[in-house]
Amino acid sequence: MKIVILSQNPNLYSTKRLIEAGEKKGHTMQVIDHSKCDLIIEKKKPGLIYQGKEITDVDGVIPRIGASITFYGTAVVRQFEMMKVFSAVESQALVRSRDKLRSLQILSRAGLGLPKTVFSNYSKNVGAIIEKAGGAPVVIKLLEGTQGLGVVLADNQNSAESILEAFNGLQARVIVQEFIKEAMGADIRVFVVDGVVVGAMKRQGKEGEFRSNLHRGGSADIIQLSDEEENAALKAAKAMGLGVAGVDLLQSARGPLILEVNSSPGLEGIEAATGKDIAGRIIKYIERNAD
Ligand SMILES: Nc1ncnc2c1ncn2[C@@H]1O[C@H](COP(=O)(O)OP(=O)(O)OP(=O)(O)O)[C@@H](O)[C@H]1O
Ligand SMILES: [Mg+2]
Ligand SMILES: [Mg+2]
Repeated sequence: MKIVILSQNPNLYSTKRLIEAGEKKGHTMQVIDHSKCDLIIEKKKPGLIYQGKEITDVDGVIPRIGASITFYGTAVVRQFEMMKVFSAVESQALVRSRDKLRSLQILSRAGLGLPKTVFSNYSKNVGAIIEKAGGAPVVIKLLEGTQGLGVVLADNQNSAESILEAFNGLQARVIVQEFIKEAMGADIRVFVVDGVVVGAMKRQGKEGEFRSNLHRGGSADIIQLSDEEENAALKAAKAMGLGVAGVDLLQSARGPLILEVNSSPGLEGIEAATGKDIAGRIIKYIERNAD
């Protein structure tokens, strides 16, 4: 099979592992930088040009689209879909997953546990917004943040109000969320491929840090999920329509709460923590669907 990886950097761990896993199974792997593709749209003849050549006869595509290039990246994925190429992540699901607010609305409709969250259109009445989220301490998050940047813990009502006012003044869109204290600075990343959990790790923030992101200095260990956690993660991936998903959840007193569902989850942390060949599972998913 010919499998394309959409990635802006062939030297990233995830990209390299996918190439390796695909080649090991005898596939032809090609890395295409989606930011450098031209799309040709005409009646019933969608085409794609990369480095001056028309890309044809592709069987499957694995999108690894960075958050800063969601618009163009998803257009490229959509073009492959129009060319009848199977994508490990559907373009629609990718767009959906990039909007924290829309994602929470979808997860809520699916009946999943979530930290109580409030979103408002730069409301002047910041006190009331914080109250609606259950009162301080609250977590305030930039809608378009990633890797834990733009996620702030406000300990008390006063600081919560001034943080919210500051973001509002900058016209930065944020959500205000109930702080889940029992999580104790840890979260769980569940890697789902094709409706099956293929790996799970617990990430613990460094000393004195409530954010568990590995990019913020957190550490990861393999974890055995409870049935409830496993079911929540599978349901979340399904509700988002993602064939490949990194579901983040918090362990709370009222059970697992979904934080977010990532559509280009990194492979390095999860393969290191679990010792599993997760890249190989993604290739298998393509094989099963591409013909
Ligand atoms: N409501 C909350 N209660 C307790 N801890 C939280 C809460 N929200 C976030 N955290 C902690 O902060 C971390 C970062 O939050 P979140 O995942 O929402 O941000 P992000 O910037 O989108 O990160 P990512 O890189 O995973 O996309 C979480 O992994 C979790 O450890
Ligand atoms: Mg995120
Ligand atoms: Mg996260």
